[in-house]
Amino acid sequence: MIPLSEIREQLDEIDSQIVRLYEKRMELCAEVGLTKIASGKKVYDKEREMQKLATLSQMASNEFNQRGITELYEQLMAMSRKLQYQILTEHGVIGKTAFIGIDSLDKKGARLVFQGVEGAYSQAALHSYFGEECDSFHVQTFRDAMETLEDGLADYAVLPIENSSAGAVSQVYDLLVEFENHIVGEIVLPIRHMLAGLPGTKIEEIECVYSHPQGLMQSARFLDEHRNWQQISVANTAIAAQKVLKEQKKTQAAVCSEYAAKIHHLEILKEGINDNSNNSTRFIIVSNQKVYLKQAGKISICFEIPHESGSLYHILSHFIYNNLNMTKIESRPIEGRTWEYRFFVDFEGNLNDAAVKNAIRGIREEARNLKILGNY
Ligand SMILES: C=C(O[C@@H]1C=C(C(=O)O)C=C[C@H]1O)C(=O)O
Repeated sequence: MIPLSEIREQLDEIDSQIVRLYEKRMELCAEVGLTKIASGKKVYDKEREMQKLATLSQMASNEFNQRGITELYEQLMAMSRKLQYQILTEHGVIGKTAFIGIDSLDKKGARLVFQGVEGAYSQAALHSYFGEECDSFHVQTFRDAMETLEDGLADYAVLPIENSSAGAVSQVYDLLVEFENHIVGEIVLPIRHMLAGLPGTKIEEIECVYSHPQGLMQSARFLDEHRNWQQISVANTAIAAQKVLKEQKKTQAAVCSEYAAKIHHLEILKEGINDNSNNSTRFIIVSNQKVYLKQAGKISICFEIPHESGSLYHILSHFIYNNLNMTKIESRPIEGRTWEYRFFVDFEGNLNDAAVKNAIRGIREEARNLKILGNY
């Protein structure tokens, strides 16, 4: 048997050859990058990579090594592409981002829209971001808010995007893809739900409770104690309060904010019914302008990937390689394509950073339909 130290010596020799060859390969790839700048050809050539993987893996003598060679070359070629993206960025080849950097949001005289009615949590978020004296109006649905923006009837919309206990507001995610509106800010609001009914209502009388699905979800534990109550979703927590007032039935109650209960003349039957005492919702400020704040530190993007093993891993490698800190990932089914998903990723950075430009360039080439939702 060959002693371990001797085998290791041989391995060290092979590895130093591999390193030298790797560097030689990367030098050539850098040359390829320069030719691509001149020709305008894309960095990622999937067909060429597939051919290489097939040829090289066939050169290996058994199935185990064929798999190894495939994995190794997938990585090598991914590194080669990353180097080329860097070279493109260094040579000032500008990607398709086309966002305009601004120093601050133009809040003065802005027309603001939120979904729901007076007393909606979105209105509270809007007030805390733009101040109480702002010029705001409300629409019925999240889609209406997006359309209002797109039509130029409002400058900014304030929409909930995720809650600390119930998770993503999936409809808003989908609308960010559908509309050409962009996130320019965010604000987190503590959310405390009340059970509210007509004055004089006794909890025992209640048969039916209205709220936004998120309000019902966030109060699930309390509502579970009253299984005989029918839970009905409406478009907004404040709309629920308005409905209870309008229908004048003591068998009905709403899960809404203290303010919504007050302005719709309801009595608070039970305070703080949310499961989590730190319940909070993150709201986004959406604009119809493709702008970003020059000091912005967070980017939201979305992209689609083929339904293939390893495809998400390869896309996420662009964050790791460029040293970017990912703060959130969500997925949503793609309409009409069963079991295919669109991913939403938030990460730290500014569109002006070279690392961000490199990562975005790579993801744009290697995923489908990359959309930058905003830098804020
Ligand atoms: C180097 C190239 O760019 C990319 C990287 C490849 C590689 O490392 O072999 C192959 C194809 C391209 O996706 C090239 O186009 O040849």
